[in-house]
Amino acid sequence: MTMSTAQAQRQHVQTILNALEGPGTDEDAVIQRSWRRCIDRFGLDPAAPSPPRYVPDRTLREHQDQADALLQVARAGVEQLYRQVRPLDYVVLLTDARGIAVQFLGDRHAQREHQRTGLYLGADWSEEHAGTCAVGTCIQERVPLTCHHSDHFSAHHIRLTCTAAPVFDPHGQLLAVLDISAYRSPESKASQTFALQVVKHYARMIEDAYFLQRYGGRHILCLDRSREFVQINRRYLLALEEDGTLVAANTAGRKLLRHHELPLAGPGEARSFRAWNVQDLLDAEIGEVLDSHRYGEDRVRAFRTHRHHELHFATLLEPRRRRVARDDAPRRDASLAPLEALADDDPAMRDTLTRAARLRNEPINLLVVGETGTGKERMARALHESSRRRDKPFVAINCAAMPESLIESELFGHEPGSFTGARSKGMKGLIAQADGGTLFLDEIGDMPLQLQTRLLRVLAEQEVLPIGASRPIKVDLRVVAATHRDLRGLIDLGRFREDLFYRLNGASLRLPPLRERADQGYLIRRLFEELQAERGDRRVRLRGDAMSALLAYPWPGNIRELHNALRFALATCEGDEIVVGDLPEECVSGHLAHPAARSPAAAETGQARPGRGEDPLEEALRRHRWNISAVARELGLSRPTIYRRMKRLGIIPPNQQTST
Ligand SMILES: Nc1ncnc2c1ncn2[C@@H]1O[C@H](COP(=O)(O)OP(=O)(O)OP(=O)(O)O)[C@@H](O)[C@H]1O
Repeated sequence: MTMSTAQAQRQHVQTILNALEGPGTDEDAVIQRSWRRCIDRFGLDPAAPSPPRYVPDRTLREHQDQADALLQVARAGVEQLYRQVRPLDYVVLLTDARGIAVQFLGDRHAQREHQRTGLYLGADWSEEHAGTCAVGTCIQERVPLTCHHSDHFSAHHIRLTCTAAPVFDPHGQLLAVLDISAYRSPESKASQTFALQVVKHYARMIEDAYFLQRYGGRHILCLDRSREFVQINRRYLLALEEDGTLVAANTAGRKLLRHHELPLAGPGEARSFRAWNVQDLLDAEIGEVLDSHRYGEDRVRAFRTHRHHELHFATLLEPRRRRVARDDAPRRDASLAPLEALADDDPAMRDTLTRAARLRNEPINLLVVGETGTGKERMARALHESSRRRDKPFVAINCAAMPESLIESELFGHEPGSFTGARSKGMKGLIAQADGGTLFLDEIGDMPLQLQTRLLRVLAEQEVLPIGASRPIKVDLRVVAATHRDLRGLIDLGRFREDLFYRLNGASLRLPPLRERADQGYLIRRLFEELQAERGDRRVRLRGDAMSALLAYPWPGNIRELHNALRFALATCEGDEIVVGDLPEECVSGHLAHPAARSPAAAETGQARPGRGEDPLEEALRRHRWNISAVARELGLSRPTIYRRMKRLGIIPPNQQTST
């Protein structure tokens, strides 16, 4: 017969008391020390009920703010770890050095259970409150450990298995704790051996990513005992000044220094690094260490250590140069700025932009292809603004949006009184208006066949014949056409003229979907700045958790959808920062889908926080007299999104409120 939970808990309390009274058992020394601390220092009682403690909303935000730099760097690692352990029903927590969970990844369908057990955002896992547990005990002992079932001090937690590893900053101060936890696991603690290795591995990766980010401006010497692995493993990292003075080291690097009798002061170790030079460690001249030209063809160089004559292999990461143009750098062509602003460092965009820069003044028409919302019109404008035509008009026409009956006269213009309904004065068509400049034809695949024929003539002859006119007008045009359709497919179906296709496609420029772009962070920051400038208010900040959620979303609607999401968040956020909970729900994908800055109770019931002022969404609704479509249009969102958000914020239209 299996033991009931109550029996198990009673037995657990007895075990702890026996262990602490007796001469010591074969229990884990780390766990035993922790049990003793729980009783002697923190005055905890193993039998007392100890539900998880959550810090209030505001406090959680403060903790997240302080951990912001780390959260940004750790994001990819934490998510990768979660993907690895999710099939085994683990959740991932990242806590700060005080034990407050500042990031959480878990199955959102089990949210209630997560919250009940304390495996959730905002939970306080310090030993002082939670008793012996992986995070709290890791903070006290500064070592990776598993706290399995009845290792936990509190009987409340004995179903859990938790494994945690510390993340240290480059001076050896504890920065954070990485933890994976599960409710269901085999009885034996040995079942978690592999979990411990995985968590240690990711904690080290996060720590090293943080190190490289923080000391990217210095020389970083990477050492390893293996020549083959030094580039991959980068086990020991040392940040150095130009003269070889040691500035910082990762955890393994600090161990290496101690091992070579270059001691560092105390657990904090701050500033003591500078007492040492890399020459105290390696038997080499500074020039040999810091001049990468002296490294081998494989970019590796072997050194012996002074003290123990150990052979180490080194690679050198040179300081990141600042992006400002240096005097000796070749002068950049300022007219390229509009194109360059479209992307940061994305390989596909780099190719497209190099091509665009080369073609911007060529006398050929261009076809811009890409999914909807990828910025095709933006690209066309940037081409225009970086070309010699920039002082002439840029005329944009959406071939899909214009009614077929109007498109002909809009494009070609007409003579006075040339057809019923025509303006008596006549009208200059859009094509003629673009004379000397750029004509942008969006959704070219939607242009009716008959107009395609006329457009072809315009392009071939470089002249336009207004409706009802007898003589054509000469035009000097550069046409940039855009489409998200497969024009060749349309040609096969007989819906697009092949000769027009060749006329338009002097060269094509492909825009990658947003989800594939490596410069998403840049785009988010840039759009955000543009929107703030538009609003004339630059106070609002985009917090790290919101940024992480935006980076994790696949953006089926591409940059347009991102633009709308940011606009929505800016219009509806409370206070002067945007957090995950301010983003439209559909953008907050999978495991990140919880309003980060809310107390779990409020998040659970979906209720608005008491005591807040009127929500900006509510304000917009009032302004539009509860016309959902109008509000949706203003905020650039779908109606279902507005309804969902109203529901979440507990906003009820007046006609649906029941009077009490
Ligand atoms: N590189 C960029 N930087 C900043 N904003 C951009 C960029 N590219 C596009 N945008 C913004 O994204 C939105 C969509 O861009 P755009 O209209 O150019 O896309 P599109 O591909 O032409 O869309 P569609 O296929 O629907 O016509 C616009 O609000 C635009 O301002």
